[in-house]
Amino acid sequence: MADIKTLDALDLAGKRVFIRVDFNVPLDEQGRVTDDARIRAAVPTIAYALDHRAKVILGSHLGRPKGKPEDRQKYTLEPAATRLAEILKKDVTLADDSIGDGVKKAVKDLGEGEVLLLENLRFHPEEEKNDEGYARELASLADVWVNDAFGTAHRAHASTAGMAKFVKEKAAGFLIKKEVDFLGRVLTRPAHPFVALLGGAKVSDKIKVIENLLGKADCICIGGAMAYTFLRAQELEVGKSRVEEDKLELARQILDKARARGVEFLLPVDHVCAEEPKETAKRVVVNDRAIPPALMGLDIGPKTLDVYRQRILAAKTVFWNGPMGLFEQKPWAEGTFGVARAMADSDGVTVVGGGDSAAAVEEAGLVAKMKHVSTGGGASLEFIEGRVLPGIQVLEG
Ligand SMILES: Nc1ncnc2c1ncn2[C@@H]1O[C@H](COP(=O)(O)OP(=O)(O)OP(=O)(O)O)[C@@H](O)[C@H]1O
Ligand SMILES: O=C(O)[C@H](O)COP(=O)(O)O
Repeated sequence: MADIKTLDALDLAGKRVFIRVDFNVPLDEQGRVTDDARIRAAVPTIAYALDHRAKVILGSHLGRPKGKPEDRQKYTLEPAATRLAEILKKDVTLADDSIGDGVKKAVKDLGEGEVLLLENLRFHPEEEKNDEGYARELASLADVWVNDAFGTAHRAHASTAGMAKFVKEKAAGFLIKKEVDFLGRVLTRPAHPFVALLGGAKVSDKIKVIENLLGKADCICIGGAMAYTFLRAQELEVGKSRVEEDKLELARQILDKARARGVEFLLPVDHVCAEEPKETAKRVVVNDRAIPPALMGLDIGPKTLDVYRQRILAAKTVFWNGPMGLFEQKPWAEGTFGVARAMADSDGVTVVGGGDSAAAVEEAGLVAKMKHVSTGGGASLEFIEGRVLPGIQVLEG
């Protein structure tokens, strides 16, 4: 990110500063924020702008509203406004829309050091279409555009990319800078040994990540349901475990490539299984690489966890994305939390890709023990795939 400036390079005093944040946070039935990590992660940028006498306009999406009337209630940013106000200990005004006369007036009335949060940008379908007219209208509200929405940087939408060319000045926020620094370090100059742990449901979601990491990591440890596709590709029985039959050939190719490049590619050597994926099902530890016909693998076994833990502790760089098992249910969560604990015990550069693995680290109370926990799910994966993210690309030059 050498030629991308951050907002501290600009004079913000008295200016209308539009900060694109990612307040796409989980809510409970009562509409309360259940995980405010993304809101807290945006605070350094917001606080800096406020301290430097900016008039702060925040824009975000929440969920994927489809234009139904009830969506207004379900996807309002009100819970995020409430939480942000508690964190900042100051008023956060929620506009009733993101464009239009009411919003223009609210911006006109905004004083230095005050915050206005626009209503969910995706209430306008033009946002996701990266519509030029909508981008221009958003841009007309501001003098400066700051992108700090790392979680949405892989989307080329009006507020994440389109507006950039219609504002006088633009800059990255501190969160985007931190994300790009850590994830970039993993990709371009990892200290070796570099160990990557990849889990989650499907091989198909992680192919490009695996392929890119094959050229960089010394060791790749596989867990989660995708491990069974790899084991099956080696002609092992995996019982009733989830297998992507149409990806077996691809899994074989990945195994061959790893061998050819001398990358250690580790698969589970034992498993925690059950007859069905239920919390109440009988927990069976299978002390073998193969799984009997009546059982399905739901977590990596204790021996596997021990091997992965040793690799993590010996590494200087560790990147982890994707749970090691069906961790939402307690009987199958030990592998995922065990990996999180091993990373917490490591002295290396430990980076957790967003999504489920970040949620597990948060649940385990280990966030502070990691060097970096990404706020991006899809965005961090695309970054690690080696792709250029549109929301970051427009900040260049
Ligand atoms: N052995 C397994 N059997 C069934 N489900 C599993 C198994 N291992 C992992 N899962 C499930 O896979 C899901 C996570 O898969 P996914 O590929 O979406 O991971 P991710 O990349 O971390 O997610 P995100 O997209 O949120 O970043 C979790 O709900 C987890 O419970
Ligand atoms: O949660 C995310 O990954 C981002 O906020 C992007 O959301 P989206 O997948 O709905 O575009």
